[in-house]
Amino acid sequence: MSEILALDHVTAGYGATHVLEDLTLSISSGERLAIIGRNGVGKTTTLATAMGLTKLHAGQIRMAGEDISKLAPHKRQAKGLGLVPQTRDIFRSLSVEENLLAGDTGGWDIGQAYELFPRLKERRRNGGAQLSGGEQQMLAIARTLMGAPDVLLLDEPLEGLAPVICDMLMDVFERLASEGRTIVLVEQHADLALRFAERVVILDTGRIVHDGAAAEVLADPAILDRHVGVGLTG
Ligand SMILES: Nc1ncnc2c1ncn2[C@@H]1O[C@H](COP(=O)(O)OP(=O)(O)OP(=O)(O)O)[C@@H](O)[C@H]1O
Repeated sequence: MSEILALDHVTAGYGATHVLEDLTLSISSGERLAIIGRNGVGKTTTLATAMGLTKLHAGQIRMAGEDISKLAPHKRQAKGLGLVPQTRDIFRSLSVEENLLAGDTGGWDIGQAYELFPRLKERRRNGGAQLSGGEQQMLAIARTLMGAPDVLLLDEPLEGLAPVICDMLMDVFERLASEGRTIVLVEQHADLALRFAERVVILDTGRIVHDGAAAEVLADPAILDRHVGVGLTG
């Protein structure tokens, strides 16, 4: 498979602070990658750096072979990168439909978003502030998909959601992946992430401490125990 997104010897952080240290990560087109690790090790920063939302101190970010290191986030979006932030960032005073139109860059039409999430269609005239946590997450994902990204970066999309919603969202991620999208999933629910992903990267203090097949980690939870300090649940 050909490389679609790469962080090449990247040192990045916030202001003068370094969070990622000489991190190199190459992601193939169509790959399902999980990034896991303890709190505060730099998972969000990795996605944010790919998207251009941090200070890049050294190294290069490439999308389909092109150096995008100096491009603003909206230009990276136009190149096919889409981030669903952990904070969801929906506009609480706008309706569901207005939120979706805010993500419209000429990629998806709104009908595709409603087909993927029928619940959003039912709620299309409701304000962002009236939505449940699960509905807000659906909206955040759908809004990013309106840009028709080739690479979807998902930052802890299951956080705080009921198991039934988590299962529904995992089904959506399966579908999006099966359609050929590259999916990078940062997730605290290591068990769900490992079942979804084919490859897993484990981070610790801004460095990659494990990079291999998800099946290998599922078969040997000691790897997780060693690097993340938790076993698998369920
Ligand atoms: N906007 C920011 N400004 C300064 N430091 C930040 C900022 N965001 C995160 N950090 C710091 O960067 C480090 C890595 O944080 P990051 O959010 O990338 O970790 P994470 O692995 O995603 O953690 P979590 O699982 O808690 O979301 C932490 O020490 C954090 O305090």
